[in-house]
Formats: sequence, C-alpha cells, structure tokens
Amino acid sequence: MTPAWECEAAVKRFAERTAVDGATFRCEYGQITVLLGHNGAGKSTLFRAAAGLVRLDAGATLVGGHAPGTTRAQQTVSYMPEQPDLYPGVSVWEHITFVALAYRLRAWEPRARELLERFELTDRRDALPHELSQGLRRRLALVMALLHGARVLLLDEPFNGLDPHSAMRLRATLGDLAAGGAAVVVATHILHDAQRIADHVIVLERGRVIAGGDLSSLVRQAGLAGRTGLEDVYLALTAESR
Ligand SMILES: Nc1ncnc2c1ncn2[C@@H]1O[C@H](COP(=O)(O)OP(=O)(O)OP(=O)(O)O)[C@@H](O)[C@H]1O
Repeated sequence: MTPAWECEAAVKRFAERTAVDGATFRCEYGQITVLLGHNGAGKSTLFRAAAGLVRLDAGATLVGGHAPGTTRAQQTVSYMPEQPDLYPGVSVWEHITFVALAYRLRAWEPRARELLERFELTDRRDALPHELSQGLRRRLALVMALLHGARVLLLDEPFNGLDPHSAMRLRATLGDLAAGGAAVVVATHILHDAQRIADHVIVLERGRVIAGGDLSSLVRQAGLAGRTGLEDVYLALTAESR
C-alpha cells in the first residue's frame, strides 16, 4: 500500500546549514506517528517540504504517493505550522471561511461548527487573533487544519500552549482521526503527550533518522529494557549528541 508520507534520502540545505541530511522514513495511514528531535533537528523543514513550501535539494518526499505542491498532494495533506498563520483583523469564523474557500469545500459549515464546539471556540467565533490567548490561537489553527478532512495531517507542536483539558481533547481527536484511517504525524517536544498517542515514533538527529518504531522497539534500540517511558528512551537514544 502507498505510504501516507514517505521520505527517501531527503536533503535540504539553507546556505551553509544542512537542515535535512538524508532522512528516510515512512508514515502509514491509520497510525499516529510522532516525530522527535532536538531543536533544529529538521522536523519543521520536513513538514514544509511535504506541504510544498520548501523544495528538497536531493532525495524525495511524497504525500499519498503525490509530489508536494501538486493538486493531488494539496488535497491529501494538511499542515499546521508551529506558529499558526493568523491574520490581524480577520475573525475566527472568517479564518475558517478562508480555508473552506481555498479548498473549495462544499457544505462545510456543519463540520466547522462541530470543530469549533469540540475545541471550545464557539463563543469566540467573532474574536480577532489578538483577542485570543496563545492556546486559543492554537485551537483555531487546529480547527483550520482539520476542516478539509485531509487524509494526511502534519501537525507541528499541536500541544503547545494547550491546557490539560484541551490537550486531552486533542489526543482523543487525533486518535479518532487515525482510527478513521487518516495518517496523523505530530512533531512535539512534549513527550508526555507523545507517549500517550504514538503508534510509531521517528527520532531525528541533525536531519537524519537515528531510530524508528513503536515504543517497545525503541526501548530495544536504545539498549534499555522493561517498562521504560518515551522520555528515558529519547534521552538514551540522543545522549551522545549532547
Ligand atoms: N528558512 C531557513 N533559512 C535558514 N535556515 C533555516 C531555515 N529553516 C530552517 N533552517 C535551519 O534548519 C535547521 C532545521 O530547522 P527546523 O526548523 O527544521 O528544525 P526543528 O526540528 O523543527 O526545530 P524545533 O524543534 O526548534 O522546531 C535549523 O538549523 C534551522 O536554523
């Protein structure tokens, strides 16, 4: 079966800096994949390449078998950046309307209202971005990312700024999406949330994949044993680079 998202020997350089350095991995439909890595490991650059926002210098990345930037790829993938792209002077509901128009969605209002309700934004639909807290802005970005029903969701730090109830609701939502067949890929430093949702974990270091698999496989790859949490596994896997 075609992977939801795959990278083959992906390389991206910015001037002298190599952000992605031969990363190879695949993410499957029906799973939540968590991308872990230190600051600057290349997670966002890989997302941006998959979303068609940066072009790789070498190697390949495909979403649902489609080249990034093509119409098929754009219909398949939804990318939520770490810093939500919100426009000053544009209300919550207008942001959602903009997404619906951009994707030429039909009969989208019921889903939009359901997502607003799920992320407890219904009574803020007329608010402007500067009137929203950080967590509420993140919740709006999530509604926008989920609106068009993409089969491949790339979410950069979706738990940042969320209160515990919102984080719980987001974990449940991502679980439902994966159970419904979507591929959910989350980059996060919040290992507490990562451990709770991850079917598959990919650990990046300096733009390369250094480990991958489910938690028990990562425990073995880290040379550990028993009931070890993701934080200990991550710290062990990446210890040599610090
Ligand atoms: N547009 C750009 N111009 C120059 N350098 C860039 C650009 N985008 C990313 N980089 C560099 O590429 C490397 C990888 O950055 P990237 O944002 O992909 O890391 P990350 O794993 O998402 O980090 P973080 O966990 O801090 O979000 C970093 O060294 C970063 O400074």
